[in-house]
Amino acid sequence: MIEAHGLTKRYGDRTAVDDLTFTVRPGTVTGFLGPNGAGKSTTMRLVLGLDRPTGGRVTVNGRAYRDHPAPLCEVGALLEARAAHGGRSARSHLLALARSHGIPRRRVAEVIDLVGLREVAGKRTKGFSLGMGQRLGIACALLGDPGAVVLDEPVNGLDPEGVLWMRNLLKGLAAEGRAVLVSSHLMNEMAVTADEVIVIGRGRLIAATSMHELTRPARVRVVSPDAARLGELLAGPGVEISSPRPGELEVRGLACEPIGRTAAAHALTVYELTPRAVGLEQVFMELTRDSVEYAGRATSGGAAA
Ligand SMILES: Nc1ncnc2c1ncn2[C@@H]1O[C@H](COP(=O)(O)OP(=O)(O)OP(=O)(O)O)[C@@H](O)[C@H]1O
Repeated sequence: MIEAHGLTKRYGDRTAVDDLTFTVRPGTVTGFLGPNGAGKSTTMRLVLGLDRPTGGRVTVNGRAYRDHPAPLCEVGALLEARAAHGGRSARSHLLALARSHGIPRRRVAEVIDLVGLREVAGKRTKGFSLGMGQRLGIACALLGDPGAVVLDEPVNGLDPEGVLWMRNLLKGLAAEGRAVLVSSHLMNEMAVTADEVIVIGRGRLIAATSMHELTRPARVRVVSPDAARLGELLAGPGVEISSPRPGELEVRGLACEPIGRTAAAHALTVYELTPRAVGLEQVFMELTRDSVEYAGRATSGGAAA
């Protein structure tokens, strides 16, 4: 479990992380999202004791990182690829790391197998592709069999097979009961990987909720020859109804069930009742609209002729 309370980090007059409070629970993949410069990497460095907070605190399994006698066994991290010395083999890099942390040798073989590097474990890492480097980074993160894992943009630059592998790995780590915190700018990937979502902008918390809650259907499309009458019956407090075309309604504020029940109660014919989920990308853009550092202009639709 990772818990942050009022976590704040200032660099001079720049506040990189601003009063963040969140929890990353065991058994979940928590996506850590925010525009460039939002403070994700800084937050992760604070979790890992690589930087000291200016205010607030963050704990892993109840203690600050530096208060754990064997932190590698509490939280594993992948902050940047190619952290290994290029002249060393993957195996010797892992063995050195294991030795310096009192981790048994057999765990090295285990993590090499886990990340699929067995065939190249004796090769120097400087010849590794980006994907192999990421796998080695993951092996290092998992060496101490930690209960929490922190990964900063692990999918960046991976080929489709590597992306799929990473997705299944993260889900597998959570299924084993680990707390997994993962940052990414790839919304489609996060949508299918993360159970929980933390969104930050300019260092501040914007949302902390489940993926399901964040992207749950916000509107229902109704196609009916009795659309106008149905619209009148559905109208009420908290319900927004528009009619993009005759015979069609867009309903916000009601789920499919009450719409279907109302139609049935008044013997109105319905051809289609479709919940329209909002994509994570769209939700993210709306949530962070005021938090982006460098906003470009739209390439279509808004340009003056
Ligand atoms: N060591 C530092 N000294 C000064 N400012 C810093 C330092 N580290 C980060 N910052 C600033 O803090 C803010 C947050 O940066 P951070 O790298 O944590 O954002 P991020 O969300 O990880 O961004 P990205 O998605 O681009 O990786 C940025 O404005 C950055 O310039």
